Parts: sequence; structure tokens; C-alpha cells
Amino acid sequence: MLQIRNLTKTYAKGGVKAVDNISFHVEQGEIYGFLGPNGAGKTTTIKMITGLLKQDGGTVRINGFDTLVDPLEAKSKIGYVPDNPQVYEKLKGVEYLNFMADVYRVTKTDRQERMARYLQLFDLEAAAGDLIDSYSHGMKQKIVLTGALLHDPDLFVLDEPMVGLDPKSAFNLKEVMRDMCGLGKTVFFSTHVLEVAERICDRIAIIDKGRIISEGTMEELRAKAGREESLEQIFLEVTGA
Ligand SMILES: Nc1ncnc2c1ncn2[C@@H]1O[C@H](COP(=O)(O)OP(=O)(O)OP(=O)(O)O)[C@@H](O)[C@H]1O
Repeated sequence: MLQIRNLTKTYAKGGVKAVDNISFHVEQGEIYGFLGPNGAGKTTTIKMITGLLKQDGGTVRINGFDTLVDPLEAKSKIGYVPDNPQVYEKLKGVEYLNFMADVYRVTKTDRQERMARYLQLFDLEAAAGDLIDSYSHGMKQKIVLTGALLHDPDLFVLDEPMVGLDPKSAFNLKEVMRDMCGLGKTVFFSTHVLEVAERICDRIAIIDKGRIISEGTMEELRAKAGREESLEQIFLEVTGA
């Protein structure tokens, strides 16, 4: 579903090689966790996957579509939730959702059904008519989550989605991720919450200084570590923290 080959990015400003020749693939129906210390290259990778940033080298394919060759086909498959929910503050929640649904050409019936479902799930029904300006950080995060789910994406890409969510919303989001995978969708997300990654991910990649230093199922990561260890212990060992 998601194929990354030899992906590389150096920022002109500062000359930092943020992503250094990484390759991995995510199968359809998987939940894939992307872990790494601060500044490891997670957001840069995610921005290249979603087409917000152009790579210096390498390829990203989504359902076979190369993001540089067929950007619209590739992007139409993705639902993206950035780490910093920047939404149109002067729109009401429901206006923002309709805008997102328009962009992705979601039918009236589908948008009504999905909006009702996710607004209820994320406890946003009462606030949907208010300006986003008045929302808390967590509420903004949840309206962006809802907007990203309206077109029923094949690939759900989330950058540190648990930040700012209350326990119930975080639980519900994990349920959404699991349900999506049950329906044959694919989830790719970065997180610093290792317990969540350990519990819900089918496979995990750990990136450090722009390079993937460990990748696989929890069993495979444990086998590489040579011991029965928690993801936290493995993470600390491989990143030399
Ligand atoms: N716009 C930019 N210009 C210059 N350097 C950048 C830019 N964005 C990121 N970097 C650098 O690229 C490297 C990777 O940053 P990135 O944001 O991808 O890391 P991250 O793994 O998402 O970190 P965090 O966990 O702190 O969010 C860092 O050294 C960072 O300073």
C-alpha cells in the first residue's frame, strides 16, 4: 500500500540531512508505527509521504501511484492529520468539514453519515456550529481528525495524533485505527507514546538521525534485541538514549 524507496531529504537551511536513504513498505490492512527521538526525521518523512515536501531523492508510492508522477491520484487516497492542527480559525467546525468534503468530492449522503458519526465519537456535536477560533487544542485536533476521515481514506497518515487528546478521545481514535484496518485500510502514524505503539501496531520502524535503525513486528524487534524486552527498552537501547 505504501512503498518508500531510498527516500532522502536535506534541508537547504542548516544543511541538515533530515532523512537519509530510508526504505520500507506498509502492507494494506496494517497499523504501522513510526518512532524516533526528537529531530529524527519523522515529520520530514511524513511530509514527503503526503506530498507537502519534495524529496531530494527516492520514491514514495501509494497504492502503486508515485507521489511525484501521479500526485493527485496518490493524495486522493490519503487522510492526513499533521502534528500541529492548523485549521481555518474563522470557519465554524461544520463549515470546515464541508470544505474538506468538497475538496475530496464526498457525496452528500456519505458526508452527512460520516460527519454525524465522527462528531459524535469525538464529542464535538455541540461545538460543530462554533468558530474553530474558540476551540481548545484538543478540539482542533479532533476536528482535523474528523475532516481527514470524511473521504474514507485508504491510507490514514497521522503525525503524533495522541498529543492533546483526552483519554476518551485517544481511546476512540485507537478504535478508529483498528476499525479501519479491519476494513482493509492502512494506518501510518508517528508517536512518542511507546505503550500505544507496542499495543496497536502490527509493525514498527525506529528512525534516528534520518536512518531507519530497526524495523519489524514486536517479535522481530525483540529477536533483534536478543531479549524479551518492552518497546521502551528496545527504543532506548537502539537509539543509544
Ligand atoms: N524547515 C526546516 N528547515 C531546516 N531544518 C529542518 C526543518 N524542519 C526540520 N528540520 C530539521 O530536520 C531534522 C528532522 O526534523 P523532523 O521535524 O523531521 O524530526 P521529528 O522526528 O519529526 O522530530 P520531533 O519528534 O521533535 O517532532 C531536525 O534536525 C530538524 O532540525
